[in-house]
Amino acid sequence: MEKSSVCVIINPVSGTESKKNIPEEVASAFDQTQFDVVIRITGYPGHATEIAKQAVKNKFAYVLTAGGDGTVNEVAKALVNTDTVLGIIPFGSGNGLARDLRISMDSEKAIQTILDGNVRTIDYGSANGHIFFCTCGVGFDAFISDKFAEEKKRGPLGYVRNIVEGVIEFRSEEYEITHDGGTLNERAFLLTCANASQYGNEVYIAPGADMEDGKMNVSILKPLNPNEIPQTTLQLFTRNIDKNSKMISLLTSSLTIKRKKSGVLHVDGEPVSTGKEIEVKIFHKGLKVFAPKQVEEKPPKEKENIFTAITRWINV
Ligand SMILES: Nc1ncnc2c1ncn2[C@@H]1O[C@H](COP(=O)(O)OP(=O)(O)OP(=O)(O)O)[C@@H](O)[C@H]1O
Repeated sequence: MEKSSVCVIINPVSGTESKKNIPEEVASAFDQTQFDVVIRITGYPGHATEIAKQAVKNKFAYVLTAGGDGTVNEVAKALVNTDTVLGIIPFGSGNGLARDLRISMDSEKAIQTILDGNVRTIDYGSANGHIFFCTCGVGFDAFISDKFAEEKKRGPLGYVRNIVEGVIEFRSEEYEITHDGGTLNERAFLLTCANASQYGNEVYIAPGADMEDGKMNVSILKPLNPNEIPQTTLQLFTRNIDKNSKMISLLTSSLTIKRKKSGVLHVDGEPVSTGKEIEVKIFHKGLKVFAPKQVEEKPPKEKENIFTAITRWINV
């Protein structure tokens, strides 16, 4: 029988954990009589896309990533609408797609999920041609992604520092938003288009999002008063943000955002500069990815102790 080829793409700068054992862990997990395993280390931003495109061209069966959402995005966009299956070994700061797919943060268990062979075919989105799998958006989250991109040290503490500084610096903007059901004009703190329900780190901006429904959940959070920040933060962690009185939630297959000036847009947490008008679309079931079988979600907790939520997040 012909062997299947597996390409493992490792981003050496993502997250904070060492990836030095990954080549050995993957090589020993795959039966060498059935699989040819090739290990590649990325050397610069965008390199993962080049490697993944080449792997698709060479008919690799699987492309595995050891990195965060930025690396997953770079790899997965080369795999959409092909037969090559993505495997995720989470090594990022947020790991939003892996968490939403219920992939373990433990590399050994994540590799086991790949070996178990359950494949899900999920939707993906495009914002002015930039492909995303988790979320894209404008406003505060895009502003933070731009600040975080400058950060030398990755990891959750860098995010926290940027968020605290960002709340003081950030100014909300007005948007004209056209969705499947009409048009609205809103000044918003943030406007997020969600294929997956979270940004990463179990921060849920669209708790009801389903990666296989052919639609995006749009979360428009109106500007907040300072006294509303603690409650809103807690609702993000406890999957209750859709109950916030400043939140407008939409479900749509396409969206046009118009704003007064061009600026930053984030795509899976990576900032890109774009124009005044942003076209966002969802493509149904375009990416094959290894993930555990879906289990029914527990309903969001109405009340979760803030201390529990914060300690859970610090320990993620
Ligand atoms: N050798 C490299 N040197 C510098 N940057 C790189 C290199 N290889 C990849 N990159 C870039 O590193 C960036 C960060 O990677 P990634 O998003 O995977 O990690 P993260 O930001 O820590 O995790 P997450 O996105 O889950 O929060 C990506 O934008 C990618 O393009």
